[in-house]
Amino acid sequence: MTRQVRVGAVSYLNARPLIEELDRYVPPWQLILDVPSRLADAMAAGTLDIGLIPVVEFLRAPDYTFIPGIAIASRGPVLSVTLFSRVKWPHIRRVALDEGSRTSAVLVRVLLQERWGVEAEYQPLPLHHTVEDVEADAVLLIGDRAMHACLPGWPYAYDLGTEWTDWTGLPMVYALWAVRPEIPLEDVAEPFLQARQRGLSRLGLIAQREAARLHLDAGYCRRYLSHIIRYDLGAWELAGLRRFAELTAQLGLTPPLEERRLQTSLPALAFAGAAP
Ligand SMILES: C=C(O[C@@H]1C=C(C(=O)O)C=C[C@H]1O)C(=O)O
Repeated sequence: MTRQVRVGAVSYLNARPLIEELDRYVPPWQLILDVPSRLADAMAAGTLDIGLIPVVEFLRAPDYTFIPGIAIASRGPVLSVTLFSRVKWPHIRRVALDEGSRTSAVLVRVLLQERWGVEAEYQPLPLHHTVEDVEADAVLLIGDRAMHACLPGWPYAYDLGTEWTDWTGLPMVYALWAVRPEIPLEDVAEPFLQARQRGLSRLGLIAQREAARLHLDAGYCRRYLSHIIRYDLGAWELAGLRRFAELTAQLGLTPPLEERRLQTSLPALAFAGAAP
């Protein structure tokens, strides 16, 4: 491709290994960092060509393809998607949702309605608002904001990765590299996979540097990137994604997922992205 590819990536720590080495493999390109919800809006507006967007927005946009084999996912705890609550799950009635999120915002609804049978009211928590302003029973925080939060006045801190996997037995997929239909997937998939592999070989360096920037413990960041966040979209993650899509479609939050959307037309890459 000759024109500059506009790539949008999540500005949180968890995306770092996917973008760290991108400019080595994807010339010429322009990288924009933002919160997931704004990346999804930019993709929809056509101001981005490729975006690391909330998976629920991929489910809502029938013409996007995606880079096979890459995701931001967890198998069990995720540490950076937390529902802080003043009460236990069955008593939650009002929830404030981090405006940066789309997938986890929907995951809260899925868990409340389908697992706990709770019909709650939802309100946005704007990005610049602090949790002190929140009057709701529970508040969802994601990304770096969640990693910093302690919220001593909120007795419950539910890790939504744990909650999902305990309930379904499956991984949770939060985000993937969605590609707009004008961009030929065969031109861009390989460089993104190579950049992911190289990024994953530098987790120690990324953790050390980002810990200093974010004022987090370096060992904690290292464990988060090495053992908590999963960067592959293998058969098991796809099973988690299908289950999530079934539930969101059941609640009318996404259209039904057509299986062909998960099939890649790039056979050589289907294997490259398989789970270990
Ligand atoms: C695990 C995370 O995944 C993020 C959660 C997203 C969402 O809830 O919409 C979107 C992109 C991911 O980067 C996180 O940021 O903590």
